[in-house]
Amino acid sequence: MSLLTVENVSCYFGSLRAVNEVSMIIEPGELRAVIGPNGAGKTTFFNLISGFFPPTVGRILFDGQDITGMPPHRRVKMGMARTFQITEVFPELSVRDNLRIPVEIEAGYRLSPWLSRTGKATVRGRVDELIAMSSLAAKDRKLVGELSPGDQRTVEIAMSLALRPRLLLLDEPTAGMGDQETYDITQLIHHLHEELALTMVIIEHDMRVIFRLAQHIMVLAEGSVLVEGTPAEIAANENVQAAYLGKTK
Ligand SMILES: Nc1ncnc2c1ncn2[C@@H]1O[C@H](COP(=O)(O)OP(=O)(O)OP(=O)(O)O)[C@@H](O)[C@H]1O
Repeated sequence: MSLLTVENVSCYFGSLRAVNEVSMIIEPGELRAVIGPNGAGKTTFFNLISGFFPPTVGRILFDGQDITGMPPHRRVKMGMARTFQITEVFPELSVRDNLRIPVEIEAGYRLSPWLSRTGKATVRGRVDELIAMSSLAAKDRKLVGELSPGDQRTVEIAMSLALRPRLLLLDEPTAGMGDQETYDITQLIHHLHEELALTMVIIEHDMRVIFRLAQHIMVLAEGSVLVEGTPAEIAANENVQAAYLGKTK
């Protein structure tokens, strides 16, 4: 059974069709990219999947269950996590403390007034695991606000992993990054996909990132699917070149 099925969803803002009859099926373990020029509807499409807006028309199934009208926090509980174009971390807290928050939430400890010694050890162990997984060991005591944008993004991704997602939605994970940071984030995503078989959908502008990571790409333009295919098919498609590739770096 597919993990995510998006059936013919549309989202209208007044007369604007931000997303227009888009369908997508994601199998477990897949890494799918969504690309398209500015204003193509990519973020709106993510907002529909993660429940920030309901679709005007259409249906969304997660693990076979209809989640079309389900609020975001319940989707998170079902195993859907998301990162944003603008990194969402707590800059005044250390890397460890940023990670501890979702770890405690996932373990159900967040509402407890105090944690037992075993509980503390469990949380510490999971935080250690996430730090190792995302190669943050050398920076784990630093305040997140003092880290580079790439490291802050890494912390954000590690925070979403703390929730043990079955589907991770990444909205432009390398936005605003330099070359080295873009490479590092790409390697991290590649590693998560290969080692953990984590299912991901990724919106990305940087074609180097897309071509390194995705086996299958969906191109949106003006809210509709322009074309779908392998990186080689997308690179060779004249409509894509006209609508998108010609306009990017
Ligand atoms: N809440 C909203 N209310 C009204 N219009 C919106 C809203 N959100 C998005 N739009 C419009 O919907 C269209 C699609 O926007 P969206 O942000 O989804 O595109 P995008 O492909 O993610 O663009 P970018 O690459 O610039 O992030 C745009 O014309 C945008 O102005």
